[in-house]
Amino acid sequence: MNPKAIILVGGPSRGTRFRPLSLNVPKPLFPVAGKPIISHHIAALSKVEDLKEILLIGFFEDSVFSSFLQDAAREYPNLHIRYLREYQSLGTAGGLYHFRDEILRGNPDQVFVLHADVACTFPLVAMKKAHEGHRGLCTILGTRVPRDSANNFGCLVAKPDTNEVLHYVEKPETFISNLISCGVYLFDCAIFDEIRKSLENKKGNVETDIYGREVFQDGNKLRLEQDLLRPLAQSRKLFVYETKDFWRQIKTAGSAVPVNGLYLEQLLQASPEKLAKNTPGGPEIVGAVYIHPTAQIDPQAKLGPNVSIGPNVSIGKGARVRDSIVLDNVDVKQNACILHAIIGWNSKIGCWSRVEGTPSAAHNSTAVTKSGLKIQSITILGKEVSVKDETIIRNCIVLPHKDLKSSCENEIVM
Ligand SMILES: Nc1nc2c(ncn2[C@@H]2O[C@H](COP(=O)(O)OP(=O)(O)O[C@H]3O[C@H](CO)[C@@H](O)[C@H](O)[C@@H]3O)[C@@H](O)[C@H]2O)c(=O)[nH]1
Repeated sequence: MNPKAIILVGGPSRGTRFRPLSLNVPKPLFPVAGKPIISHHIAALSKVEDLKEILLIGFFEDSVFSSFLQDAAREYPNLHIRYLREYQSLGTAGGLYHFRDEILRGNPDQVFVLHADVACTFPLVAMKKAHEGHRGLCTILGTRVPRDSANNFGCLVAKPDTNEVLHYVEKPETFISNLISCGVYLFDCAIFDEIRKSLENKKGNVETDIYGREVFQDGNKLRLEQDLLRPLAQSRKLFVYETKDFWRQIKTAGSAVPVNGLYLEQLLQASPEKLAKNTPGGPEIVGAVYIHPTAQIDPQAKLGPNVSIGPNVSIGKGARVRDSIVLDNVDVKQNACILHAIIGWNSKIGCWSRVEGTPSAAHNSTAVTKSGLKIQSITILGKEVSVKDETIIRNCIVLPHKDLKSSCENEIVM
């Protein structure tokens, strides 16, 4: 077996719900639990036997991933990781088809496809084992979600004894099943024949662009879900592998905080040496906390649980941080309190001030306002925001470069 992997990283226009943080970093590179979102995907892929190549496919500028790729090459010398750029958004299967020659180079027999905007334990080795035990062309990672949120996802109806998928419906209007697609797939390479068939079915919609490439008239997109998975289920070639571990989507900026907590908990179980510990004369650490080695934490500060502290951050005496991500070069002055928040790069949090949100709502929630009011959620400060001493910022989203001189609540500060 000689599998390859693809991570669908999307492109800049898709990061809008991730604002204001996506103004400064593309969503796939936003740090959770101390490393970029897609590093968690790569760490899981690195454990798949014989997997040597990972292709990131998206429509960001080439330069966006250059330094990430250099770091990844150092960390995983045995993996060949590259970025392939779509000339425009081609849809979730359009890039697979467009770059089929690159993907099939070296004759892989299987391809993992992972959405960049999901977080889970990526049980890829177990998925592969399950895949090799049936006659399907694709195994899809599935999970159970609450009934009222199921129709935000691709829904699956499967035979309980064989895991063969009988129906696949993308974001159905009425309830079909609470077993949903996690956006993680393993395909046999024969899938490219199915994509070809799917293209032929769309024949009337296919035309050739000025470079001789096939494009589709309906928004120039080939959709993995509707154009491929649905027919695969109809022809009984789709199977599901259900995970009982955690799974989350990362759509809004606020969703990064619970995801940070889940990855930190995982790290606490698997590699506690990578996390902060209580030491004599050191700050008080509660639960899973990641502190970058260059950060300066006052011994009288208290951090955790669910906290990630980025490079060159300074946390002052008596400060309290929990359920939060503090990004690079932030200066937190003494006795400040940060709860359920993301603090953007180079921000300054004054003495005795509070920056706080509320725990993120259901994991499928992507709305920021309801009836014109800001929904209770994580507070987010964009890059270079300054919060004056003794100020309270509660349940707000603050755009970059703002100087907050008085308290605010339930606002989007533009
Ligand atoms: N390269 C590339 N990537 C894309 C494109 N469009 C989307 N993506 C990437 O594909 C993933 C899916 O994005 P969406 O199209 O926004 O779909 P969704 O609403 O998240 O729903 C999908 O994922 C759910 C699981 O998170 C599934 O449940 C659902 O069925 C569906 O597959 C994301 O990682 C996104 O960056 C594209 O044109 N090109």
